Amino acid sequence: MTDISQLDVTTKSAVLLEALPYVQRFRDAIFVVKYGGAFMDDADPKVRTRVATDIAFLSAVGIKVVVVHGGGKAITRALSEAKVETRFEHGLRVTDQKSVEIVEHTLNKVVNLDICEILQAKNARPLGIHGNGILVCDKKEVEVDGQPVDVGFVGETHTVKTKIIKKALNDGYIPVISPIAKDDEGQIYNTNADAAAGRVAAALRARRLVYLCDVPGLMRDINDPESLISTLQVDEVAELVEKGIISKGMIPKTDSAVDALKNGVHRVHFIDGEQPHSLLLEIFTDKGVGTEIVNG
Ligand SMILES: Nc1ncnc2c1ncn2[C@@H]1O[C@H](COP(=O)(O)OP(=O)(O)O)[C@@H](O)[C@H]1O
Ligand SMILES: CC(=O)N[C@@H](CCC(=O)OP(=O)(O)O)C(=O)O
Repeated sequence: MTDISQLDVTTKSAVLLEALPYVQRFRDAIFVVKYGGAFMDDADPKVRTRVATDIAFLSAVGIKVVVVHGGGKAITRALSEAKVETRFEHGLRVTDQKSVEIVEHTLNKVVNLDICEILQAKNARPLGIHGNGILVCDKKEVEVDGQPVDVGFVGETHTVKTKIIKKALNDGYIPVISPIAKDDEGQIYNTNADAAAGRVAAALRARRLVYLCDVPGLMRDINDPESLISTLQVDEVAELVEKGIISKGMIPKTDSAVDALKNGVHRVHFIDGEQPHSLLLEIFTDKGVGTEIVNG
């Protein structure tokens, strides 16, 4: 990292001033940040701390930040320790009754607390919310090659109870939500964290939905960071999927992004969670660092 004391005062003031219109524009705006995925588990604690610092910064300048976290790798580790086999269909973890108990424990009692602690250490005010208290789902129907596949207790959120989230935001907290949902009968379901973040953002009509990824953003060639797509129209996404340019783990993210944009979210960003302070750079600078998908 650059030593700030080495920068001349003109540069320092220019950096602060570039942020001014964004700080003014985003005061009281709702931002949903999907915190997690592969980078959160692999990365050394410094990466997680940096992301937490950025979230604390957004909150301190008056942005209403909501965090939806993942934890896929932590779940895989917990299942393996419990000697429970696990597999994915169509990017979703096939989740039986025994697995769903371990998934719930890992997300609600381990990962959620961990993220709250990191935010607290940065003097932010997190409020851990178990997703099953606010996300209402149906069992997810999945087809692979035209054939129905039973993925077990995997839910598709249809309703987000926003009252608790809005109250927390108005009281100055950062809601930190785990991707666990409940159906109308009270059964607990595992749910994809990217999809949960999209649904929460749509329900809140968020100004921004930010996905932290393990890549610089959407790229035309995933092996070439130079091919980063800076801005994309929502209608252009389907063609990139059809051509195979967007593939694998990026598909649920872009699906959720398109769904969120069509349901009231203003803009969606994909940024590299490991790039130092990518969140601040994307939000508070003119050029940004990742990919933004805009609504026409
Ligand atoms: N066009 C694309 N641009 C960037 N990444 C892509 C693209 N298509 C597929 N990917 C893949 O999607 C991955 C991100 O999805 P995934 O690994 O599921 O994320 P998470 O970090 O949430 O677990 C990237 O690491 C990359 O390999
Ligand atoms: C149904 C389903 O697949 N749920 C995910 C929930 C966690 C998640 O999505 O975490 P990441 O964002 O870290 O991948 C899982 O069990 O892994």
